[in-house]
Amino acid sequence: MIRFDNVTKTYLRGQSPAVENLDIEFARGEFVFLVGASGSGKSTLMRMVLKEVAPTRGSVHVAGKDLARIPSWRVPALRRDIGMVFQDFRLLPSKTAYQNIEFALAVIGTPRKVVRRLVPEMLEMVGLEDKGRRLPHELSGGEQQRVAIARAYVNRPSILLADEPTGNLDPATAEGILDLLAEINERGTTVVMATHDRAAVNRMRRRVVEMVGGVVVRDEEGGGYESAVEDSVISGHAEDGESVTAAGTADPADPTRPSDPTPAPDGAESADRAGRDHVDEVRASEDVLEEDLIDEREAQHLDADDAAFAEDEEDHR
Ligand SMILES: Nc1ncnc2c1ncn2[C@@H]1O[C@H](COP(=O)(O)OP(=O)(O)OP(=O)(O)O)[C@@H](O)[C@H]1O
Repeated sequence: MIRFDNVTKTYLRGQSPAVENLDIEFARGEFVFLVGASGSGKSTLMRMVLKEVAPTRGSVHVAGKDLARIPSWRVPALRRDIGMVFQDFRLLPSKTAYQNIEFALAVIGTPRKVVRRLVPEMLEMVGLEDKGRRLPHELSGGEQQRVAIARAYVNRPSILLADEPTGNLDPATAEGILDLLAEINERGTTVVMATHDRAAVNRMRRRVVEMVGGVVVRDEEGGGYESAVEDSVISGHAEDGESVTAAGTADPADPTRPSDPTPAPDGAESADRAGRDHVDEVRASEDVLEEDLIDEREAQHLDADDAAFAEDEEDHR
């Protein structure tokens, strides 16, 4: 489903790679946890799957397609088949829960009748059937994340990427979100979830891929959050004494940010970047909405491989 062949990503010349010599495959239907300290390359890996970031070396295949060979005009179709969930939910603030989910269908030109059936179905699946009219700020964090998951899943993507989806939630709420992701996985979607949520990983016992400085140091079926591997930062092995960088050399400054001259406090930098990305994303998605709504042809052409939607249309005839 997703394959990285010897992938290295270096953002800036002279900087250490964010991801280095990555050789890994995630099979269809798998549930994979990506763990590792802040800056270890988890988001970079996921952004490469979305073709938001291009590898500096090596190739990424998604659903059998080499992403380097997908022309830019086909990228929206690629992303249509990949749901994305973020730590900060990223709902459109002026749209209700219902409209946020509807939006994901509208941008691909789904017929109105199908939208009217699917959105309530999704709201029910995430347990919010009575809260469709609420704006995001009228929902709790856990409820907002449920809407975000409904929006990510409503197109029945083959892949769901979740970047710290429980990061802003209390433990009980986080458990509910995780159960929802597990249900989506049981329905056949491949789920890749980057997380610092120890309880989630330990409860689920799924495949765990641990990264340190852009390198995979552990790939374990049914693994827990802590690991026995020597390079592990999250389990504390590299914290006292010598730290380990991507290249396996000591970097006492910060093992997870070997190239950063002045590393930001954990999370601050990525939160800042996430904020900027979010603004860009909202702008981009609003542009897409306009384009796609104007382009009525889209409404006639649900993706050939989107069998679920084709069936839905049949139901309505
Ligand atoms: N757009 C960018 N430009 C330059 N460097 C970047 C960019 N994005 C990420 N990096 C660097 O790449 C490395 C890996 O970052 P990445 O965001 O992939 O880590 P992460 O494991 O997802 O971290 P977190 O858990 O904080 O989200 C870090 O050193 C980071 O500073």
